[in-house]
Amino acid sequence: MAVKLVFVVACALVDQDNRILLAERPEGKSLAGLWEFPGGKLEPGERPEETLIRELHEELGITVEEPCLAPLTFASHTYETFHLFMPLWVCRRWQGSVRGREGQRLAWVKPGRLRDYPMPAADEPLIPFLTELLGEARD
Ligand SMILES: Nc1nc2c([nH]c(=O)n2[C@H]2C[C@H](O)[C@@H](COP(=O)(O)OP(=O)(O)OP(=O)(O)O)O2)c(=O)[nH]1
Repeated sequence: MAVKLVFVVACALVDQDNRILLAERPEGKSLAGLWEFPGGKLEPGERPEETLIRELHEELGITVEEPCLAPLTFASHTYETFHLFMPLWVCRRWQGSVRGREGQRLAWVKPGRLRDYPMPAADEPLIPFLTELLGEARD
């Protein structure tokens, strides 16, 4: 049977204390209650980086310049109803202060604490890339 491929872009925002931003998926959405990297699906005609910049603004109220997005790795994961392909960028510099504009809970998490937050299955293989980049600090 043909597989439905879903392309989602995501970003690990990293603050000056080397903490990573996670956002909780709200009630009513798929995978509700799990903690994810901000991002989302492409709209027609968008380049992936444009999508990410738009989503970061819509979800978190921040402005990111494209040169501040550094590619890190990707997730490629088969869910029950689709296959997710999700490149992950890292961003350490943005304008504005981060706030959950869609009512989502946010958490700034030390790399060594990422496993304390239940994440979608696709995200788990991404964690070692972040600890490799940022270290294993837990507090
Ligand atoms: N933004 C984001 N999405 C993720 C991550 N991990 C993961 O499996 N996903 C999945 C959840 C969704 O199926 C899809 C992102 O969709 P979305 O955030 O744009 O839209 P949505 O939840 O309203 O979509 P849907 O699942 O209800 O169709 O990717 C992640 O770390 N960040």
